[in-house]
Amino acid sequence: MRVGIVGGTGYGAVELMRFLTNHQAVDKIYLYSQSKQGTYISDVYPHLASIINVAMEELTVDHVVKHVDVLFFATPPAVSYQWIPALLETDVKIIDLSGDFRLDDPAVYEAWYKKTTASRDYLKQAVYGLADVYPDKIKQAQLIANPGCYPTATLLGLLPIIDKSFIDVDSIIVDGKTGVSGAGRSLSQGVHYAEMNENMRAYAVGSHKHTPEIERFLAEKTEKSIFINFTPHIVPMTRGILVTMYVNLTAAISRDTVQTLYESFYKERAFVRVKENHSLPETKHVYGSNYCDLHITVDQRTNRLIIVSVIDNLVKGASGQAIQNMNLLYGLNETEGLNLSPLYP
Ligand SMILES: NC(=O)C1=CN([C@@H]2O[C@H](COP(=O)(O)OP(=O)(O)OC[C@H]3O[C@@H](n4cnc5c(N)ncnc54)[C@H](OP(=O)(O)O)[C@@H]3O)[C@@H](O)[C@H]2O)C=CC1
Ligand SMILES: CC(=O)N[C@@H](CCC(=O)OP(=O)(O)O)C(=O)O
Repeated sequence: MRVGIVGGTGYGAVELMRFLTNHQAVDKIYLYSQSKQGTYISDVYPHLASIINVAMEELTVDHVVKHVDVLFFATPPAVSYQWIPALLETDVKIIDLSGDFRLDDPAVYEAWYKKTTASRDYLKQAVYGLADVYPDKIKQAQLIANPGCYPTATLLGLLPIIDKSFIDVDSIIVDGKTGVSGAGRSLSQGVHYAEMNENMRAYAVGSHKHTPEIERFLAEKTEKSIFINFTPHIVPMTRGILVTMYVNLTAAISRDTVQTLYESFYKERAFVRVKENHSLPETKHVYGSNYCDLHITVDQRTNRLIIVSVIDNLVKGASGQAIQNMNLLYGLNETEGLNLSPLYP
């Protein structure tokens, strides 16, 4: 299989390379770059010397059609939507790590991203790539909208129970924390060392662009509008996302019942681990891997369900899930190339 990656100098791209250079079905990797055409990737990322010896090129549809079977966009918002309509006219399969095709209404995208995306006609051609929930739809797709990092951790935590009668869907509070690599490689004042070291902060309170993405897929499963409070926080570490979700219960239910429900929902999913009560998830338990660890608490005192979900933002939250989706697209074992155990310590 011949793979292309757009946005070659970014964190999502280099994480794709980490896995794809170990993927049995991948014969060739092409790298497309806006800023470093002609430069060898190992000159930008010296750790890749002797691992991938590829010079970055200019992205053109002709080059992709001639050389690539599956193309990953690891670019910021409002880039892929400019290219994907033309690519949909070809046989190339596309996996977009950006948010451009995750929503089904361009007006909603513009309201939350403050940017432009494709028209509805194109948006509806995308399949949402939450690999551990929609594997069958993904297998048939040409264009996959890879989920955002927070939505991945949140939806894996909520989708097993969102349509159950014991849940008050109007009470959902999602509290997320992310490492700094979630902001990408480009520097900005809020994320450099002196600003982040010994510090943490909430951001985009009441306005984070992942809110409508989470609400869209919760609503799709319950067939009613759902509004959540989602508050992200950035913390002084490189990788990791920890999301804690609070949901009011409308009926008494035991932890064992809910645990069994989650275990059954994910019983075929190699990368989702539903933890025992004594084993609270930590981001180091999934560091550098494609796992999502989930934990359930039923708080009888407040009559609330409390769900903790951890992922590596660059792996299950981006490039690992993107490769899991590629595996599904090509009928491969979905764990192919992703079987690295978490990095510990
Ligand atoms: N970081 C994370 O944890 C996650 C990121 N994502 C999403 O994945 C995508 C990539 O993120 P990430 O790798 O972290 O970001 P980075 O900023 O690290 O990399 C993005 C790359 O895109 C290219 N690029 C930047 N601006 C433009 C432009 N105007 N036109 C074309 N290419 C451009 C650059 O590469 P070059 O100059 O080489 O082309 C840049 O290095 C983003 O949409 C992000 O929101 C999703 C989930 C998690
Ligand atoms: C620390 C930080 O800035 N994190 C980013 C995560 C962005 C991301 O994951 O991008 P997608 O929208 O493509 O999913 C944020 O909160 O916007």
